[in-house]
Formats: sequence, C-alpha cells, structure tokens
Amino acid sequence: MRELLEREIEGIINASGENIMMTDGRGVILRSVKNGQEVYGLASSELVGKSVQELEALHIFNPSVTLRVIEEKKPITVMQQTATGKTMMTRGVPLLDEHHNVIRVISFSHDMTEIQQLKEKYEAMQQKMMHYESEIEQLRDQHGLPHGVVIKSKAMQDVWTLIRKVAGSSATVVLQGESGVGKSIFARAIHHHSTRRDGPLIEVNCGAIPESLVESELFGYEPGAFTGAHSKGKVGLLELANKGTLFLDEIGELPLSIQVKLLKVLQEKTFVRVGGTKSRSVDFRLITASHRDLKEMVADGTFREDLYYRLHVVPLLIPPLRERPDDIVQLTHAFLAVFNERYHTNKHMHPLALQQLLHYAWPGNVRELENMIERLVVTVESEQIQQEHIPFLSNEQHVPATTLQEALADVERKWLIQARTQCQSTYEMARYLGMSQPTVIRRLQKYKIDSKMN
Ligand SMILES: Nc1ncnc2c1ncn2[C@@H]1O[C@H](COP(=O)(O)OP(=O)(O)OP(=O)(O)O)[C@@H](O)[C@H]1O
Repeated sequence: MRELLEREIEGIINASGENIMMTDGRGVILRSVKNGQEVYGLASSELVGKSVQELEALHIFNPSVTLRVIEEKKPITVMQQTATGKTMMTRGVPLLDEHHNVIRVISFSHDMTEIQQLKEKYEAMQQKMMHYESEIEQLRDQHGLPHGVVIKSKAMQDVWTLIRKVAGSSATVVLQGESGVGKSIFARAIHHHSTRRDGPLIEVNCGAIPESLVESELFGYEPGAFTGAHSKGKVGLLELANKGTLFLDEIGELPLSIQVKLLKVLQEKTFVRVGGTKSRSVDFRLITASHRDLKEMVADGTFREDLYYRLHVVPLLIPPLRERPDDIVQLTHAFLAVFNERYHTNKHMHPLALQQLLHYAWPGNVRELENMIERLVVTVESEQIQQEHIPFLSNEQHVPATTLQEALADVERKWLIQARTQCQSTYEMARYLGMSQPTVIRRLQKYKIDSKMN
C-alpha cells in the first residue's frame, strides 16, 4: 500500500513540468526529482540527505527558498541562480503541523533561463535603441534639421544641403514650390541657421494683407499719414525685421507699386514711412516664397523683372510630394507618431494602405498628408488603418497622363515604387520586376527614385 502511494506520488511529480524538491523542517533534502544533474550539477540521488544551507553555501543554488520558507512559515517565490548557470523561478511552500511548526518544505522550480536570456537580450536591445535614438538626435542636430522635419528623399537632402550652405551668407533666397511643400518651415530653418538667428524673424503673408494696407503694413507710417491712421504712427514690418530676417511669403501677390518700393529698399537699404520724409536705414535679410511661377508672372507683366532677378540670387525649388515617394513613407510614420501621441492612440498603417498613399498625386502636398493622417487617427476605430479607410481611390486623382508614352511611364514608375517598398535590394527588385539589376538602377535614376534601399 505504502509502495503504491510512493509510486503515485512519484508519478504525479514526474508528470508535472517542474523540478520538485522536498526537505524536512530543518532543510535536509528528502526527495529531489527530475533533472538534478542538468539544473544543479548534482544527480538527484546526490542531493538527497544534504542540507539546503550547505548547498546554498556551495552555490549549488542561491538563494535557498527553503531557508526563507522555514524562517517565515509561508509560501515564498524567489529567482535562483544554479551551479550550471541556470535561472530558476522557485516557489517554496511549507507544510505545518498542528503546532504551526514547519515539518516539510516543498519547492517547485521552473527553468527561466531562456526567458531570462530573452529579457536580457530585450534589455540590451532597448539600450541599443536608446543609444541609436540619441545618435540620430545628435546627427539631426549636426544636420540642424528642425524637430519633426523629414528629408528622406535624395531631392530633399539636396535642398537641405543647399539651405545649410546659403544660410550662413546674407544672400537673398527665393523658395519656390507648390502650396504645402514646406516652403515656410525651410524659410524659418534658414533664419535659425544664419548669423541673424538672434535677431527677429518677421513672417509676412503678402496674399493675406488687403492691397490698400500693404504699403503701410510693410513700411509703417508717420502720425496723421492718412485718415484712420493711428495718431502716434506705426512701425512697419520692414523696420521690425531690422537685424533679422524678413520672410515674404506669397511674394507674387505683392502689387506692382509695392514691388518697386521693395526693390528700392533692397538696393539702397533705406526707406521712408508712408506720409513721412525722413529716410530710415534698415538691415534685414530677405527670404521670399511663392507657389506661383514668378518667371511666368514676369512674362505676363504682373511681376517686375528687375525685382525677379534681385530675388533670385539663390533660388530653391522644393519638389512636390508626389515626386518624393521616400518622403511620403517617412512622413506618414512621423505624422502617425505625432498624432498617436496627441490623441493617445496606437494606430498603424497596413502596407497596402501605405502603398495607396504612394499612388496619390497629393495636390495639397505635405499639408494634405498631415491633415489626412490626423483625420485617420481620429476617425478610424481599429488600430490598423486599412486601404478602405483611405478616402480616395489610387488612380482616381492621379495626375493624368496626356500621351501614351506618359501613361506607360506612369505605370512603370508605379511598378518601380511598389517593388521598392516590397524588396530589400535592387537585385530583389530585378527578380520582382523581371528585369536586370542594371536596368532597375537605370529606371530608378530615370524616375528620380532613390536607389538606396532601407
Ligand atoms: N519635410 C517636412 N517634414 C515635416 N513636416 C513638413 C515637411 N514639409 C512640410 N511639412 C508640414 O506641412 C505643412 C505645410 O508646410 P508649409 O506651411 O511650410 O508649406 P508651404 O510650402 O509654405 O505652404 P504654402 O505655400 O501654402 O504657404 C506644415 O504643417 C509643415 O510643418
């Protein structure tokens, strides 16, 4: 009967996945089952009869859970290191007699080595990530990019290199590009990297000031200059920009009469307030921007040619977003991070949804993408933003091709972009597209798609 009971207990213990050890109330091992050798470096038969104090002192396992259970007379769990280098999670449970004395301690150990190693690896990876993040931040600082500004594409990296080059000089810069491509943020960046960075940056949207007020806003006026004028007169925006930078956005909207006056200030570095006679000197660096083609406006006679050449000392063309697929992907991730943080969400894009963004023409450029991601983060209920959540069809609003050749080029470009998002190398792209790798490179160059893979 006793033998049967013994076998039953042995059977139960062996059937459980744990290493089980039983001691008496003083910590002398009575029973030890399972991989003694593998876990502790001693066979189970060698463990029996030894005291846990002795084994702890020899670092066969450390700390001993049994000792603590005997002391505290309650179940305790500890993480143990063993002589074979394992990490065990061990739970000890006391068996008490009617006088509350410990008569047995049973401990169950579970091998956590793998989990511990994973945890350590994870922690090491986290450390590395933090290290890389700070390195990226440092590089960013060296690059001097304003926080949150993305320049992944080769085209934008070239723009940025040029911006860094011209920022230090006092050259007049004109930023051209469609609405929403980032002209304003780069104008601000030029100021912040210039020697005038401690001076003011005055931003003026020429299109937002009523024509009748442009002159007095820009040049200021003397007391009593016109009916309705402030009795003390007014300092103009040009004067406010003294020792700093004047950023005239939408310069194409400036009336011709004001264009003449602006040119005069640029040449003579002096001006006269409206209604005044006193000539005042002013020293500012001029940056202008326009989404309209100023050259065409010169041809139309709506923009003065002399001012055009005066402004075009350093022209900077910011390409539309549809020509920068690399930026679309990176900006999408960056905006998702911004809006996830703002709205306490954790949204991400399905790869097909992301691909759809690459096939859209983005007439409103980065501003449109930014607004769309915010809308998706706020309105999509699931964590993953799917293709059907994107409020346009891939081909519907694409810039239309006008000839067969253009249509074919458009298809080829789309295929290349798609292959690039799915492949790791140009060799893989070649297999994907069924063309040779040198052809892939040539086509990427033809369509100005970055051939550097992630
Ligand atoms: N490279 C970029 N990285 C991150 N955000 C960008 C980038 N380019 C533009 N943006 C964001 O897109 C929005 C529009 O940019 P910005 O106002 O500079 O464009 P713009 O070309 O001056 O437009 P407009 O011609 O209409 O004045 C802003 O919210 C800006 O922060």
